[in-house]
Order: sequence, then structure tokens, then C-alpha cells
Amino acid sequence: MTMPYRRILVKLSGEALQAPDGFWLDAQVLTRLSQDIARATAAGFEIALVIGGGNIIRGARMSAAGWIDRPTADSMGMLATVMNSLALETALNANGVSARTMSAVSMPTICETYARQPALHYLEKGQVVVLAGGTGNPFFTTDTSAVLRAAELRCDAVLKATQVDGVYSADPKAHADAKRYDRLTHDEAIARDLKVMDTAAFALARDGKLPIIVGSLHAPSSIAAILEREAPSTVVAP
Ligand SMILES: Nc1ncnc2c1ncn2[C@@H]1O[C@H](COP(=O)(O)OP(=O)(O)O)[C@@H](O)[C@H]1O
Ligand SMILES: O=c1ccn([C@@H]2O[C@H](COP(=O)(O)OP(=O)(O)O)[C@@H](O)[C@H]2O)c(=O)[nH]1
Repeated sequence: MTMPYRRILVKLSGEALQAPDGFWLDAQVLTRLSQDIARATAAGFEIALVIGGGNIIRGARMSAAGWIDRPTADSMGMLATVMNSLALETALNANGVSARTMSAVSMPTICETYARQPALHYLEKGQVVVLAGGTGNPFFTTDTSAVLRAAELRCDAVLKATQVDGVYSADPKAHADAKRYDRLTHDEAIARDLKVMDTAAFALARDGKLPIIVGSLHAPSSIAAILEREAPSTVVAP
């Protein structure tokens, strides 16, 4: 039995593209991800993608060193998401999935600028849209961008594909005895400070009554498997 959702915004961490040796980008990883997304689209899911930039730059961490201010470091972070998006778009197209990058930061010689109506049109045609540049504003994250775009593009849910296979009672990397939830509400996730997504993103999802699915990117074919309920996940929903 598949998830009862059709249009999904998949949020990938920038680290998802990293090579086993730590290099920021890996062609084999990109191919595997693209084949995974191809399986999800073949199963009938409409996919919008937001990819982070944390494999290259995280603005908050960079500016904490003191030599650069936060808005400039965040601008570099947003540019990092564009590089990741172009890599993913290329790999998707090479693996038979028609994909196009749209950036919140206008750079018309490199890719299309994000606008809601054309993005909706591409999704309706069955194309994958890769939403680059975050929200286009400093002090935000790509988790928040994912929820914002999902609400704008009438997505039925956000799938955060990450390092862990769901939301736990505490960070499972630090607490071996943490329990995984199958389901919980946005209010519970915020009140219990379950840090798998930032609070701004959870709060925006709560206001829009948008379900958030959290699952692991490590299983083979993980995105399709989570959506087809063959792999574990947590659903955060009203
Ligand atoms: N309550 C929790 N349940 C699950 N994961 C948690 C929790 N608290 C913290 N985490 C951590 O959150 C991480 C995912 O968040 P984040 O680092 O923002 O992911 P990403 O890099 O994919 O955006 C997981 O790897 C996990 O270690
Ligand atoms: O709307 C946004 C989204 C992202 N960023 C910057 O881009 C970086 C990379 O995004 P993120 O940390 O969310 O990537 P991920 O952890 O998902 O790889 C962030 O640290 C910010 O510096 C930003 O300024 N505004």
C-alpha cells in the first residue's frame, strides 16, 4: 500500500550527494538517487525536489568563525544549492527523468528563475522541478524552503530523506535507546523539540496542515520505498 499522497516535495540534504571519500559530489551517488526518483515517478508520484547545500557551505557555521557576515555566508550557501541542483538535474535527465532547475535567486544565464505558475505547469506535465537557491533570503534553511515551496505548489506532503529512518524521542545518533514514532502531530514535534527539522519549517507545515514524512536515504531505492511504504518512516501530520 503506497502513501495516500500524489505530489511530493522531496527534501534532500546536500550531504546526500557526497562521495564516500568525502568529496562534495559523486557521480554514482547521483545516478542511484536519479534511479530512485525515476522509480517514484514511474509509480505515479509527481516530484518536486529541494536540495540543500550543506555538503559545500552552511552559512551559520561559516559566519560563526567571525571573518564573514551571516548574509554573505548565506548567499554562498544559496549558491551551493544551485550547484547541487544543476548536478541533480543533469543526472535525472541522463536517467530518463525530465527535470528542470528553477532558482529563487535569479541567474538567467544558468537556469530558469523560480516562479510558481510555470513550476505548477511543469509538475502537471510530469516533469521533476529542482528548486534551487533556497527561499532566496538569508537566515533561512532549505528545510524551510522545502515546506514553503510545498505549500505554494500544492504538494500533498514533504518527504525529508535524511540520515535516520524517522523521528525519534531524542536524537538517535546520541541516544541509542531513543524510540521511533510511526506518527505524530506537528504540535508534538515542536513541543518535544524533536530536532529532525528546524522549528520554523515545522511551524510553517503546521499552519498549512502539510504532512511531513521523515525517512532514511540510506536504504537502496529509499525515496520510492518510503513512498510505497516498503521502508520505515515517520509521518508528522495533524
Ligand atoms: N528527535 C530526532 N529524531 C530523529 N533525528 C533527530 C532527532 N533529533 C535530532 N536528529 C538528527 O537530525 C538529523 C537530521 O537533520 P539534519 O542534520 O538537518 O538533516 P539534513 O542534513 O538531512 O538536513 C538526523 O541525522 C539526526 O541525527
Ligand atoms: O532559504 C535559504 C536556504 C539556504 N540558505 C543557505 O544555504 C545553506 C545550505 O542550506 P542547508 O543548510 O539548508 O543545507 P542542507 O543542510 O540541507 O544540506 C544554509 O546553511 C544557508 O546558509 C539560505 O541562506 N536561505
